[in-house]
Amino acid sequence: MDGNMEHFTQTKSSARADTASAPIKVDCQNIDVYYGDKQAIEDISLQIEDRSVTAFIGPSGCGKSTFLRCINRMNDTIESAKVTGKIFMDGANINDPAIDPVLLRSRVGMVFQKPNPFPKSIYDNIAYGPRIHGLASGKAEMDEVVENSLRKAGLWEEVKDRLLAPGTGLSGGQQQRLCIARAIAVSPEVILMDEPCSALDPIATAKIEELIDELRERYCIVIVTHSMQQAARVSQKTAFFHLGKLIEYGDTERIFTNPEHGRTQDYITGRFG
Ligand SMILES: Nc1ncnc2c1ncn2[C@@H]1O[C@H](COP(=O)(O)OP(=O)(O)OP(=O)(O)O)[C@@H](O)[C@H]1O
Repeated sequence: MDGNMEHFTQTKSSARADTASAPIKVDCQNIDVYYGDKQAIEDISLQIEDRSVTAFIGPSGCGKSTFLRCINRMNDTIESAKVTGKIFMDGANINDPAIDPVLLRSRVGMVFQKPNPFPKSIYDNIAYGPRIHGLASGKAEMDEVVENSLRKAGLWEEVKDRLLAPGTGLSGGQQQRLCIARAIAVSPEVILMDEPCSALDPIATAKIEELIDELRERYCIVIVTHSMQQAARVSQKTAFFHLGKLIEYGDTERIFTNPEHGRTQDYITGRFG
């Protein structure tokens, strides 16, 4: 095991500096993904900046979620999926067999399209991960982890008097913030969000977007979204995918005002998708 591998087996590290404008947290190189014989992702290389929001956009079926799932090796859980290429997080190849995927997923949290709280209390939804990973010793410390996570997810004030009530009893937007708090509770460095607002109304969506904007001060965030307005509002970098390929990647402002590729232009102006 080289020095970098230790990040995944023992300690967490801060991002390394890179030659790019901001430190690179996740460096994806030549990623291909197959489901059986069908290729879903073709030779994608992409560098994701730390403490920043990167949006993945593109028409349905272009491979956004598949690529997102490469970053925490969730494709490992799909039997027919095969991933090739390399993804480095802080310099360590996450696809190395020596990497523990469970530990990796605590460093790279995920929030899904549909809020999916556990059928447990609000408190236990948050405490579950820290308990498994031994991140709190004793009740007082766990109480602190729960409160801090709920505060960071902007939910504390709304739930502090009903921590023992079921998480599934919250509104959809609150449930999604609970899922974000659950991801935060194990001190991740990267948070992947797969269309986190698609099941929410505009008010709950606005709250999540505000939260994403606050969270980027501490985390590297990658969000898949079908809403171009949302990508433009919350992200600093945007990657446009089409038919399994990365067509264009760059500053969100430029992608939405002056894209280099015709297909990006066509997609953002609603000519297909
Ligand atoms: N578990 C799976 N088994 C087989 N094929 C899959 C699987 N998941 C995705 N695919 C296929 O891989 C391709 C990319 O799908 P993916 O869900 O990554 O695209 P997407 O851009 O996220 O789509 P959407 O925006 O509709 O969620 C599609 O052709 C899809 O049918």
